[in-house]
Amino acid sequence: MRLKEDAHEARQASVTARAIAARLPSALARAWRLGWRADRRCVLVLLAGTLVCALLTAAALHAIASLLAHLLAPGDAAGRLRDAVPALLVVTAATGLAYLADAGSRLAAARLAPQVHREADLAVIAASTRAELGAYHDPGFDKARFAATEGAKKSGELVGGAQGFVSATAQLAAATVVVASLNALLLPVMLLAVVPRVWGAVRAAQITHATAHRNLADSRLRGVLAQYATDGSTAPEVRAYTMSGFLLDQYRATSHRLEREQYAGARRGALAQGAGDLLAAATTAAVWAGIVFLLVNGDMSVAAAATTVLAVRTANAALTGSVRASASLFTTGLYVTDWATFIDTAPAWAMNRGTLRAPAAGPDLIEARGLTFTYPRTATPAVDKVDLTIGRGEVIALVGENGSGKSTLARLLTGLYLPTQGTITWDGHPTQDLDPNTLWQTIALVPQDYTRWSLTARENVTLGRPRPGGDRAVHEAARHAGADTVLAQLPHGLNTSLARSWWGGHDLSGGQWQRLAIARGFHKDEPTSALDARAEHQLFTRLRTLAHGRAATLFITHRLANAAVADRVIVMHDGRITETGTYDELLAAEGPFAEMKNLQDRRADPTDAVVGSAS
Ligand SMILES: Nc1ncnc2c1ncn2[C@@H]1O[C@H](COP(=O)(O)OP(=O)(O)OP(=O)(O)O)[C@@H](O)[C@H]1O
Repeated sequence: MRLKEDAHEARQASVTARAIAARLPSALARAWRLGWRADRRCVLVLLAGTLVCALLTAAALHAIASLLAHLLAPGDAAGRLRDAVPALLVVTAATGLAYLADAGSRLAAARLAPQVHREADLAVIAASTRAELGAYHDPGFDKARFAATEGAKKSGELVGGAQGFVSATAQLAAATVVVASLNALLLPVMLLAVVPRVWGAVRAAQITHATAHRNLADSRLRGVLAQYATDGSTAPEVRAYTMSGFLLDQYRATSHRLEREQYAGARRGALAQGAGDLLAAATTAAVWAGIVFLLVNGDMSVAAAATTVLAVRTANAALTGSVRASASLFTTGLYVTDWATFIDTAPAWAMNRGTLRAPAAGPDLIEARGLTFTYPRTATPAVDKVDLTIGRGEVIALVGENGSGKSTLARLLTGLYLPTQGTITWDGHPTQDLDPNTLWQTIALVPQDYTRWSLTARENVTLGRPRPGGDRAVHEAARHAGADTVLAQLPHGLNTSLARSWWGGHDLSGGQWQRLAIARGFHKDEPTSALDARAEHQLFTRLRTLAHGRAATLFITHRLANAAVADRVIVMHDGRITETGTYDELLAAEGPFAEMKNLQDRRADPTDAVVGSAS
């Protein structure tokens, strides 16, 4: 089994070093802004600590030069030692304080990193919640969001990387100044060592990132296989279909492929890094040779030579640190660039709707004209030129075979999707022009694939929007949905956590979860619900009474007998309305609805039961 690498990943993997380097400053600037927004004091402490540390390093090196000059000067030993004491004190104080300043800036970076991660994550969450629901059907959006979430995780590391880079570079600058003041000739050769090392490290980082991107599909597949094999939700099927052997084999095969690719990437990276280091070693050797040459020719004193050796060593250590930090910054920057790309492009998927307030009590009239909706990257419309008028208080049953467009139509009528063609209006206003928040406040939705929120029972009904009646309203909604018996058996009542896989969480059966999901619909003031197709007949009867005098109620049902409680039944086929009328009218017409109903009466609903057989 192998998932095909898609165009997005292939594009990411083939990004050139130059293109990435060009985007890096803007990613860094963004991280800086995130840090500034998260904790200014920390940013200032980090910068101040780093700069002070660099200045103190330079001061210590200068003091070492003076110390050596005093110690190596002609004269008696006691006098030379006495003269050297002030420089010695400066060296000790500067070195100690430099360590303190460095520790301070590291601490600030450690404090800032999680805050930057939080801000980056919040930016992704905010951009996602601002997106049109339709964006979730665009694979481009989902991929970009996934990459951005990974990038947000790395954004914290960017702070540590940036701190290390600035610190090492500042120390390098300090050592460079000292070397330049002792002998300017050594400077260009010493700086030459930077180039091959940086090239090697950056090339290695690019190879690692490209390898990771190329193998994204396999990495995901491996994760999914492990989850299938171990997750509680798949455990019954894994056992019943004796799938564990198959899953383990697939896991091993995918892992072997991944490991081979990763090793090949690591080998190429190590070669690039090694080549860079080798060149750097050659230039460093040239520096040592230069010092010896100057010393032998008498162009440099022993004290100056000794200080130069120290400065070059300090510069080399700083250089190594700086190269390592820039390589890690580069790698992290690649991921943070994915984050920045999503934040930049997310507005294209954002909701672009009007500000007109939707009627607080829901619309009196919903009208669809030529209503069409085509999912991204699909050829045929899911809802095709539908004309429909729904009045206040009407109860509508949407029926039709799987994939006929019922859910899509319900989402269009409730303003969750906007039409790709045609119009849908609420009291004459296109849903596009209505403020989405005021619009959705008037609808209640019980989708077929409702969420089992890992929250308390109360929050599972209120979804964070308690009604003035408080818990009374929750119990009332539960009673209407037939979920009162579910609540009654919970060990801590409404406070019971339904986070089933967490400690102290309480699990419910599928049917009990369904009732809670329906209670959510009743908990909202004006239920215009797209109700789950397999809810109980009793529930539909209650729905009928509740819907009276309120905004329209729309429910999707596969059990056609439930449609009897509706004022009107709408039959869909291939995105179009093929039949409409009251339940009795449709049965009498002996058309497709009557045919489906007869078929259903003759056989049990296959989705209703799981039958076990033993032989
Ligand atoms: N995210 C999507 N991307 C592409 N096509 C989709 C997507 N969701 C649904 N479709 C397609 O749109 C059509 C209508 O789907 P819809 O979910 O509205 O049908 P439905 O009548 O509610 O089906 P069911 O009774 O099985 O729930 C189907 O052909 C389906 O394959």
